[in-house]
Amino acid sequence: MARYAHIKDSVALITLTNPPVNALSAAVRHGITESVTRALRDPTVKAVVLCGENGKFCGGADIREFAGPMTGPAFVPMLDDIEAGDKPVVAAIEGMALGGGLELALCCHYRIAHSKARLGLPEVTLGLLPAAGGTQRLPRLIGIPASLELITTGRHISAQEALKLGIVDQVTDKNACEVAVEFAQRVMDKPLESRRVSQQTVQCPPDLEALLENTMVQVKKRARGAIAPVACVKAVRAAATLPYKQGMERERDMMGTLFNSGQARALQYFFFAQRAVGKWSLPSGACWNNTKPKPVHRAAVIGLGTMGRGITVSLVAAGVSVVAVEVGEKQLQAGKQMVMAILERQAQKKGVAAPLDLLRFSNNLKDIGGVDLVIEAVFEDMALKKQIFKELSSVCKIDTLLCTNTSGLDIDVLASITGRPQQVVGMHFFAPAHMMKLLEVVHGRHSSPEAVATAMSLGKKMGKVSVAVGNCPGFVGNRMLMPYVEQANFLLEEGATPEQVDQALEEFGFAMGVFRMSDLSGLDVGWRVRKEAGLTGPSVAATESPRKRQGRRYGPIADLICEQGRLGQKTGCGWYLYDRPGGREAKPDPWIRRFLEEYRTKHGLKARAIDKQEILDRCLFSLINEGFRALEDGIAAGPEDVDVIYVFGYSWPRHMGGPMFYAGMVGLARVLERLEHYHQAHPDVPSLQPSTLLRRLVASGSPPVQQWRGFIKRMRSQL
Ligand SMILES: CCCCCCCC(=O)CC(=O)SCCNC(=O)CCNC(=O)[C@H](O)C(C)(C)COP(=O)(O)OP(=O)(O)OC[C@H]1O[C@@H](n2cnc3c(N)ncnc32)[C@H](O)[C@@H]1OP(=O)(O)O
Ligand SMILES: NC(=O)C1=CN([C@@H]2O[C@H](COP(=O)(O)OP(=O)(O)OC[C@H]3O[C@@H](n4cnc5c(N)ncnc54)[C@H](O)[C@@H]3O)[C@@H](O)[C@H]2O)C=CC1
Repeated sequence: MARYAHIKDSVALITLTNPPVNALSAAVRHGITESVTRALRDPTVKAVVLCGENGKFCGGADIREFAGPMTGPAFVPMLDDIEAGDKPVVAAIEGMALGGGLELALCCHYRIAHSKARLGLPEVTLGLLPAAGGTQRLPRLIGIPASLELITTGRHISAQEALKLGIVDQVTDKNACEVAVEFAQRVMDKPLESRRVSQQTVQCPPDLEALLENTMVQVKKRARGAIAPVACVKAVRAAATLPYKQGMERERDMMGTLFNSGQARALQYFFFAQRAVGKWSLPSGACWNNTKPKPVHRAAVIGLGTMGRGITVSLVAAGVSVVAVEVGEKQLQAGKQMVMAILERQAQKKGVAAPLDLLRFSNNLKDIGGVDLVIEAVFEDMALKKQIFKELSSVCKIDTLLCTNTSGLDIDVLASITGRPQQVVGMHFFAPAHMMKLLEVVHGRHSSPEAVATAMSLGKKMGKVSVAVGNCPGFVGNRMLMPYVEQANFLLEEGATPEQVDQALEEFGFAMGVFRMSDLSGLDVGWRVRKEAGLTGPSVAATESPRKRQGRRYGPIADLICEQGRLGQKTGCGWYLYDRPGGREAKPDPWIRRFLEEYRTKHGLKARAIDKQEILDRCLFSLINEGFRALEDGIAAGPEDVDVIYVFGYSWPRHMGGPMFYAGMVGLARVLERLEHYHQAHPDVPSLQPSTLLRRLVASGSPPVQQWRGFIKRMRSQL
């Protein structure tokens, strides 16, 4: 919808009205078309101002409409008519002008932005390109290099940057709409020829070809296999090399391909998934909109190792004052140095002073008495964590929230040590914690809704995407990782090499394959977990078969590698060889090849050729199967939660939507059939046995992922 008003005798004010972001739904496009026609026909109207209701210009096309048939006026002719009109149209940009919203502004003859407005063409993040002339008008307005960067990244920019680039004509701190009306009155008699962006010639840099090629290489590297960024580069090339009309045809053709692609569907699903996880709920019925978080002004972090350092940085960067506690002086100084260096680097980048006054370091747990919240990040050792939680409950004030960063230990056990189990939750960050966006907030049996709300809200304040999950070994992310890693290990036993498995996974779109990732995070992390779980180490009886544990197939290769002191990058070798301890460049290691051959011979295993499809099917489908189990158990609230965890925490390619969305895309029946096939071949691997939820979904005709929550709810209520 759009409201029309005739003001100041000669100006037509057209206001987009479609809360919350005035997206360009069919009704809004209809409203704009009608209002603009009316203004152009009315002889008393000399100029037009376009603005959005509630201080928001326009958030772009209505993404919800993409799933259905396109109705209402088409974008491109609507925008062309505005630009071609003989009366000046001024866009008054408050809040945001994104995607189709910015394209609407680009076809106006002038653009006035409020100083707090954000602008951008984020279509690429939805698997699309700006197909309402964005790829053709923006290069004409601001040149090729800046357009390429904005269109291929989808970055939102400030009004000030937009002014510098020449996207807007003026930035104001006042009401942009009022300023635009005054502006319109001043320009109403001026000629419009030079203001029609589509009529301008593109200024091409002399190194155009090199620039386009470099950008193409960069975008392919940034999102391996993603098709939208590639199309964006091609569309800008068309702007640089073809007349406007032909460029628009190229833009339209490529949009047609992208619009109907699985990648666009995946990315649009993911857009809403990210928003869905913020609307958490607990089995008790408590949820995001009926539970108030407590304010957190002062926090403590216990343990300044890999994780504690990043967590401290994130807290301080969010304006929370922190007491960081380490066990010994040497560890304290090492942690302190690292935290301060990161904070100073961050501040330098922003050109501000590092907020070091928010930081205190201590060797004494008694120094944290007054804090609102504690995050424990000591070694993954239950006995140590129990001892710390016991101390915490005696030194902290009665309402302090006690959180643990454990990767998968039982939150309820830790809660039971304290006198306040309702105030214990998991805050599971991902390494490096000051950079990774994901936070799993783990609710135990006794965690109060207020404790969950507080951790979720603190996560948001720290710039994280927080997902509420239930308590079980590994929670959601690491729980699903176990069968994935297990399959990768079995594949080595059966004849694959680490580089072969990694290559298949990296070609699929992961930033790193399972073995390269393991080398990066340290093989000892998993080794410690397996020892804690009694799968390896002195607790295993000598009579136990090395390839069997608790009646199931077990792959001991990773343990044997660790026993050789090969712990990954930090020791200069793991699954791969590095030029030095701490080296980053992974090279295939002949030692590993020999080791695998000897291992197979020792256990009477015959190596066979394993193709990429088998690697992907076994690794990905076993992970997905565990995702279904987490949904079935209520550990993950919905498929969106699983997908957001995997994209933000485990580098699952975003254009594949996340594992659960991917399962739907591949076809649930196919996932089920493959799991059944592999389970039949490996009956001693329980993680390959298809989950009940997967079976039921298939039996119900494989509903789309958006309907699974309702399905799971019904399934549970029938139990
Ligand atoms: C052949 C076909 C030819 C087609 C022609 C071309 C078509 C195009 O040109 C293509 C496009 O425009 S694609 C859309 C481009 N726009 C965007 O990507 C902006 C998306 N929105 C945002 O970034 C943030 O919501 C934003 C920054 C705007 C606001 O962030 P906040 O954090 O303040 O609020 P959110 O929680 O994100 O959002 C509030 C509610 O609004 C919903 N929403 C946001 N943008 C939407 C949009 N563009 N369409 C539909 N719904 C949208 C959002 O889902 C949320 O809803 P609830 O979760 O229900 O509250
Ligand atoms: N490294 C990773 O990728 C991730 C680790 N985690 C979890 O985070 C926790 C910490 O892991 P990392 O930082 O990797 O370990 P780390 O070994 O790098 O650091 C642990 C730190 O805790 C300190 N510490 C030990 N006892 C202490 C005590 N009584 N008081 C104060 N400090 C003490 C140690 O001196 C050490 O600096 C573990 O529970 C781990 O499972 C969670 C997510 C990812």
